[in-house]
Amino acid sequence: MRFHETDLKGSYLIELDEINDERGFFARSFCTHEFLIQGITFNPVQANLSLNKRKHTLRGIHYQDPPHEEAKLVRCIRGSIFDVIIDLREDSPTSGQWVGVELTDKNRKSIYIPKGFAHGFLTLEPDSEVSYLMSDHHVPGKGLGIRWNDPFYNIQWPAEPAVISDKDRNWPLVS
Ligand SMILES: Cc1cn([C@H]2C[C@H](O)[C@@H](COP(=O)(O)OP(=O)(O)O[C@H]3O[C@H](C)C(=O)[C@H](O)[C@H]3O)O2)c(=O)[nH]c1=O
Repeated sequence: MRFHETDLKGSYLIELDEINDERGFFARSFCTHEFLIQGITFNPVQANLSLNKRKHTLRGIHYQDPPHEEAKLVRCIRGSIFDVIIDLREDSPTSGQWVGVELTDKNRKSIYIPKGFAHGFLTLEPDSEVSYLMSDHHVPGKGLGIRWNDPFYNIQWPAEPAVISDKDRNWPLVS
């Protein structure tokens, strides 16, 4: 695994070290030890999957306040997504800033999102599937959200959402 810290300290874009042979390749997609070497303690307890049937489906932008914050490792295992993280850590020099990365089933990149961040994505093709490793068990009713087009964050999405849940469409704007 090759870790590349993003401009938002503590978040990493991760590339696979593919071991190729005539059959194809083998690669380690996650390892607590390799994370520890990067200084990251990440011991996932839950894995999630979302299927997004239509192109330009937007999910998010979600976060949870303490004590229900979640760290997550996100990967697109089919299709492609524009994945966005926002630094919500009040003591961070990049608080309020966002980063967007393309995760696809071809680049096989993943993004590690530490606690204190919001996360959302826009699919770039139909039938895109997203796989998550989560640091904590889901606690219903504790999800909070940021509206995808809130001018406060001014996220530059590649397209408008064609599909978005009513919940995600109506998150409050930062006043
Ligand atoms: C997140 C979650 C949801 N659910 C149930 C709750 C609903 O009945 C159903 C769909 O939930 P929701 O509409 O919140 O799913 P997403 O919009 O994909 O939420 C995710 O989208 C953004 C991009 C994320 O980063 C989070 O992982 C997560 O918030 O699954 C569960 O049972 N367990 C879970 O961990």
